Amino acid sequence: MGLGNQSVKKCHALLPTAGTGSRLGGDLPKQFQELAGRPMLAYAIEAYMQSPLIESIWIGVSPGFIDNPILKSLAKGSKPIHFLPTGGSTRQETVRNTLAAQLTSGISPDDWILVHDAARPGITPDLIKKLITSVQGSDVGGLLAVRLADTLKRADLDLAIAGNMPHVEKTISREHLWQAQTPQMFGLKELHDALQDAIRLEADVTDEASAMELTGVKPLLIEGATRNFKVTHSADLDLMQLLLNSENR
Ligand SMILES: Nc1ccn([C@@H]2O[C@H](COP(=O)(O)OP(=O)(O)OP(=O)(O)O)[C@@H](O)[C@H]2O)c(=O)n1
Ligand SMILES: C[C@](O)(CO)[C@H](O)COP(=O)(O)O
Repeated sequence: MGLGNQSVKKCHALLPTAGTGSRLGGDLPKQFQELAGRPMLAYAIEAYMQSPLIESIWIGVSPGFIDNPILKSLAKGSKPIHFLPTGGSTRQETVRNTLAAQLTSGISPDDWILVHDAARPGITPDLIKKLITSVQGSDVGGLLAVRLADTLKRADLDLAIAGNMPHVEKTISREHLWQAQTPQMFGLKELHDALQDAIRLEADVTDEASAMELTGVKPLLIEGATRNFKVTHSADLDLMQLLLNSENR
């Protein structure tokens, strides 16, 4: 039988962009702050715009930010880009709300969605292509991740509590341990339903893969890259600035 009648699943990017960036601080949420001369969000948008396998780009922003002129300045490129007021009070709510909007917009519920943090400006078209080509033949989805290189220690105290001086409680084997990055790539309807359930059950899900894991799926781990780190603290911002300036991006 030929392949002619089989429908090809398309790929779309979804960027949750409704965080406040409280750990970084500043006048604007971090994804809109200037980084090497452009708003941080511009770098991820550009990488997806330059990815031939990506059909469209969907950005979930806080309702209060939807009319901000920064968004207009980022709405450039050769493929459809949609800014939606779908931001929620957690990352998972922002993603779930944006997936719900995609489902009602006419996108096929079987299409692939690549969820990518606006706070990971080091993503590149090559990494996006690597994830898509590795995952699209599977029926489980997958994510970029990096293997842990350092020795891991579990502390006996929480450093976040002022004055704490933690001791090593235990050294943990790093064998089989990976750090999750984004993009994380799953089927639109499957991911929407998994997140919906996780939110309803108040499950501790901090990424899309963990919501899918709760449904019994074992997502593929695809080797990402150190450069795709998440800008969380001011030291991350300084490092990312150096990297992007060195590339003249
Ligand atoms: N309610 C939220 C919270 C986070 N995010 C997005 O999720 C990504 C990863 O989250 P993180 O780095 O934790 O961002 P913030 O929540 O903004 O950071 P912080 O925890 O320091 O406030 C970011 O692109 C952020 O904008 C979101 O869309 N909606
Ligand atoms: C999705 C993520 O970037 C994978 O590492 C991460 O879990 C986001 O966590 P945060 O608590 O929202 O920073």
